[in-house]
Amino acid sequence: MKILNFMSQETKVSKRRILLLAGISGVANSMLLVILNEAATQLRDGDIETQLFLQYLLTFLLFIFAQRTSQREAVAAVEHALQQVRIRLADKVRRSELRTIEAMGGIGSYSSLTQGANTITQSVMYLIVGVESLLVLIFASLYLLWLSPASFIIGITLISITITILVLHYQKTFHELSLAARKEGEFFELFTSMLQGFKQLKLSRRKSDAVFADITAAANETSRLKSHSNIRLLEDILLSNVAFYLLLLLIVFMLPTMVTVYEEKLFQVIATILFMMQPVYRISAAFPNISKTNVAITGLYALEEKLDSDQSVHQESPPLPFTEFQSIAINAVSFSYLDKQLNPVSQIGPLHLSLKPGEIIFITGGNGSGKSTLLKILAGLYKPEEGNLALNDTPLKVSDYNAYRGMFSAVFSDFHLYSRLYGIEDCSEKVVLKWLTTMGLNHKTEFKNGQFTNTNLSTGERKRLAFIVAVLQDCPILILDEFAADQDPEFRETFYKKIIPELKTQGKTIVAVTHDEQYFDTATRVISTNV
Ligand SMILES: Nc1ncnc2c1ncn2[C@@H]1O[C@H](COP(=O)(O)OP(=O)(O)OP(=O)(O)O)[C@@H](O)[C@H]1O
Repeated sequence: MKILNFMSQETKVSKRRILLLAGISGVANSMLLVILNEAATQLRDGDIETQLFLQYLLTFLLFIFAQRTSQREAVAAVEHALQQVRIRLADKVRRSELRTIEAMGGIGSYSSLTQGANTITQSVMYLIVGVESLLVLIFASLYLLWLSPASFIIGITLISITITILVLHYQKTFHELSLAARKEGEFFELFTSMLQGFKQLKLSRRKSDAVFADITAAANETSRLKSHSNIRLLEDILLSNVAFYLLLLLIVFMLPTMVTVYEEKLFQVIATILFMMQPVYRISAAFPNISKTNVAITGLYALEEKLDSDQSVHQESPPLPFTEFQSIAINAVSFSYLDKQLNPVSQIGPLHLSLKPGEIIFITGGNGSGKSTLLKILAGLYKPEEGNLALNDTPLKVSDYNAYRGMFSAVFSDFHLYSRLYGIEDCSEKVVLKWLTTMGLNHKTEFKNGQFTNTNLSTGERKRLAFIVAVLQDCPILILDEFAADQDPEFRETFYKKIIPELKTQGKTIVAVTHDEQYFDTATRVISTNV
């Protein structure tokens, strides 16, 4: 059972102890039935013995203690296991290569982290109750054997057939549920793309209808698969009901006509069979839930396997053996992007670039000519497949990359603006205010208690704020991808004529993709990616 392996793999909690406690609770539960039946017999013959009352009380306390402890420990263990997986996956995501994360796509790829985790949390209770119920069923069956071997044979035959059919159903349900989970993932991805492309859809009814048709198809298919598997689950419960009423029919109406000694124990037999109903319900409910958990755990580990296929996830990164750079060179670097299955597509290169401290390099070139890719290779975000990236004339080793990337701060075209200054929390409010004023944002936002008070700004203003964050990081090299493209002419003038020269004076090296030819004289060199 995957859930048990999951718990032992991810936590130190003893699954044996939890299962043993669940078992004790099941045995104690069955003992209550035996004691009650005995009490009923004693009552029929006279008074109930005090000893029997005390036995009932002690067994009841043991039952409550074992059930409560096993359930509490199981819930705590599974939550701890999920916490481990969440943290480990988040860590693997941040260690992954950019191209792996880009190829894996949006949040839909990570749905196993949210939906899957919820399923696992819920089903651990079903598992514990299922184990307890199994023990109740075994002990109640043995008690039935002692009461009436004929009822036991009929009962065990019917219950075995019922459970066999349930297990066979369980295989099919497992398959359907995994298909439904995949479809639901597609639905969430389409839903996310609808929100991301909201403006385009709002402008075009036809586009909106076409996207909506895709969303509807995914929702319909998810619903079909889910309702099919849920109906199968209901059928399972119905099947166990039918089996029990058939069992009672055989034992109450037919068996007494065949077995004479049987009549005096009929009451206990009926009580035992009624007592066995609930465990069979619970076992039949546990099966589908455990199958859902198997799907969820498989999904979680599949996500982790995908991340693990990226070697960088496992690499440690010692600090670089230098404090300042004298040169950086991209030497005939070729690189390929990946598709969703993480297979290489879109070959780029060979690319060349050399960089010295204090240089201001502008990169220009046509769309798709590789400007952004070049910036990302320079910053160590994409690793060369051929050629090399050399620092101070020494090609970088794979283990150098993490420390190497630390030399860069950047404003990429798809930057994300964190309102907190993560990683530079010690930055003084005075310095931030100076930059807010320089960038014309001091009336738009403030920096208080380690965060910007307002990040709901225009596109150009948000980019200016991202620039401030990049500058405050105080790295030797600043990378800018078409930073000025969204800025007004007045600010553009200030940016190229005042801000960039000021950063140069401070010793910064700047590599910027730009098409602003009128300011090319600000650069020490302009290079083109056009071939
Ligand atoms: N994530 C990706 N997956 C696959 N191919 C990609 C990806 N990103 C870029 N490419 C391809 O790599 C090539 C270079 O892209 P890049 O973004 O570096 O060009 P660019 O010069 O910056 O373009 P633009 O001026 O349009 O921003 C293009 O042919 C593009 O199709």
